[in-house]
Amino acid sequence: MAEKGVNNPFVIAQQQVKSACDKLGTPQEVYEILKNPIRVLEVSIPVKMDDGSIKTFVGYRSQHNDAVGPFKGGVRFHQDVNEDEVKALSTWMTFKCGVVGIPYGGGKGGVIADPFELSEGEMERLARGYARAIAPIIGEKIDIPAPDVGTNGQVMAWMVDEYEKTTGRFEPGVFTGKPVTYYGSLARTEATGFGVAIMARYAAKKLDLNLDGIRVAVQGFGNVGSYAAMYMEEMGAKVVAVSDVSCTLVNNNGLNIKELMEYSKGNKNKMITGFPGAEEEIDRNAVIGLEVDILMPCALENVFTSETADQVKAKIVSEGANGPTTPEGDKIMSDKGILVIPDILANAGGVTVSYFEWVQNLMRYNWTFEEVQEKQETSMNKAFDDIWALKEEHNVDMRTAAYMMSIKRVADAMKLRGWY
Ligand SMILES: NC(=O)C1=CN([C@@H]2O[C@H](COP(=O)(O)OP(=O)(O)OC[C@H]3O[C@@H](n4cnc5c(N)ncnc54)[C@H](O)[C@@H]3O)[C@@H](O)[C@H]2O)C=CC1
Ligand SMILES: O=C(O)CCC(=O)C(=O)O
Repeated sequence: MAEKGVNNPFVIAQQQVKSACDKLGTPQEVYEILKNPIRVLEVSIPVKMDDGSIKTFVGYRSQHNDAVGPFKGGVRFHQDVNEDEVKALSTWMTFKCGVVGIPYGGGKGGVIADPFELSEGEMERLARGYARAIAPIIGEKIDIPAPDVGTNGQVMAWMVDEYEKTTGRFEPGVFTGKPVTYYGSLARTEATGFGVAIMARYAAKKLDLNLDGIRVAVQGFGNVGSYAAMYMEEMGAKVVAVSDVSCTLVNNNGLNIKELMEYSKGNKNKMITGFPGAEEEIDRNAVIGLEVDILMPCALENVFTSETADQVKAKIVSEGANGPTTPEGDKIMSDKGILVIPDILANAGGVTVSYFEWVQNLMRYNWTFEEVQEKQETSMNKAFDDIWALKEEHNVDMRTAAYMMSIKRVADAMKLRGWY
């Protein structure tokens, strides 16, 4: 997560967009507009800490493009957040929404803060402070934030409350990923991990791999990783390794994921270390080189780089995290014949169900869990098929095909609006 220089995620995002624009042969104005976010707001958030002192936190909201619809994307609370990371994440959101064809542009927010260092009260005051600070540039039809690393439904609920108090308007759809009992949607919590799993299943079918007993490893055991692992287990796969910041857990007979979810919930800082159902605990970084069929990076950026991608032995990589693979990492894995399902497709389930939550909020109506998952699956399978067809037609990898499909949608909207 270097801010400048090697593996700067924003430079990588720009390279990805540029290379797909070149393949598509778009007019040069398209990349000229898409290479930078439309707006980046930096805010300073004073928070009263439990000891009575005031600490100021720095936050960002990057609004990349809204040609297709309101800006959309999560808010990350993490100690390594920086402006370039938020700009990259907002760029990826524009094209993720384009991949699944939902009427949104891309945005993303972040606050430089370690949530595990904050008490619940401090977390609430920080969340409210951030919502107040970005209130002038967000809104139910303008920019709709959601959870990302270090934030969750409770944080969204505080932010909605603060936004409504600040603006004096009732707008529950201004944030998504809310708790089900407070204008949230059924199946949103599970959505990103579910999507990562069903995309892996779809890819396995393409490669004629049977999921029964297939070996899976998952990096990261937060919202995305835990549900990705749970659904893979439900589909008959054996999740033989799971990692988080603390370690990698290995069990060659398959970890019991529901038990691990229960264990980590009750453990200090939600960590997996010490889980009694593992055969061994190894270094957290070892997860990427294990002998598995499917590997699911569900933590942070820059996991598969020029230095590490060669370790991967999996046949399929389903990217739950945003930006886990650098362009050099892509080249190495492609040369090895590994099928990489790119982040902007594999993890698009989160924003897809956020869209369904927003629609339900606007309609003041609720769909069932099954209805939501069925709609999500239909939408993601179609996106997979469309990208696969484009990949075959142009002889490119899935990431390039996904960007080509999405850039075309955004470029068409910009053209019709007269932006170029
Ligand atoms: N929450 C969502 O709906 C969506 C999240 N994403 C992406 O998925 C990724 C994970 O997000 P969440 O699960 O929401 O975050 P989270 O905060 O719930 O969990 C993050 C997990 O990653 C682990 N982790 C952090 N550094 C690690 C390292 N070096 N090695 C191994 N594990 C490490 C943490 O211990 C934790 O288990 C991020 O890249 C996020 O942007 C993408 C789409 C939607
Ligand atoms: O649910 C959303 O609106 C966005 C989730 C997100 O931040 C992401 O897909 O990276």
